[in-house]
Amino acid sequence: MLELKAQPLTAEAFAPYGDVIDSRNADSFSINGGKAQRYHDLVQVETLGEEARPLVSIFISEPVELPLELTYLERHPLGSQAFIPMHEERFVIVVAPKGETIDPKDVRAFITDGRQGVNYRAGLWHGVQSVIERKGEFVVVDRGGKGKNCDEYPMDIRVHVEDVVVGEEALATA
Ligand SMILES: NC(=O)N[C@@H](O)C(=O)O
Ligand code: NI
Repeated sequence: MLELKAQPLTAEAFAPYGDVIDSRNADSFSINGGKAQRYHDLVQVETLGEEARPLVSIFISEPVELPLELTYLERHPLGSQAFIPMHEERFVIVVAPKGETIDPKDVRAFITDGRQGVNYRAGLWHGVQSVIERKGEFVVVDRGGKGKNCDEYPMDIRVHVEDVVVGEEALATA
C-alpha cells in the first residue's frame, strides 16, 4: 500500500501535471461594459483522435471516506479532463506522470481549497474524482469521440487529508 499525505494544491506544484483553474491567480480583462471580468483561456483543452470533440458535463459525486483508498489510477490518452467545483467543494487529487508504467515514488496527492479546479493533461495518470466533506457538483470538460479513452493501472494507494470539515459544518465554511 502506498501511503500519501495530500499537500495543498498550488499552480506551481501542479504544473508538471496540468493546470489549476483559479480566478485568483489568472489574468483577466473587462467585458460587458465593465460589468464583468473575463478570465480567459485558462487551460489547454486537448481532444485527440477520430471524431474528437470537447464535452461539457456535470458530475454530482458522493463524498469519499477518508483516508482515501484507491485501487487504481486511470488515464485518458485522447484528451484532457477538467473538474471545476460549482459550490466551493474540496476534492483530493492523486496524479502520476505520463508513461506506460508508474513508479510509486512519482505519485503525488493534493487537496484543493474549494476555489480551485484542475485540468489534467491528456495521458496523465490520476485518481477518479474524489470530493470530500459533502456531496459535490462539478463541471467536467473532457473529450468525446471514437477510440478507447480510459486506461486503468492497478495500484493500492491510501491518501491522508488533514483539516477536514465534514457534513453541515462544511457547508457553513463554503
Ligand atoms: N469516468 C469519468 O468520466 N470520470 C473519470 O475519468 C474521473 O477522472 O473521475
Ligand atoms: Ni478521469
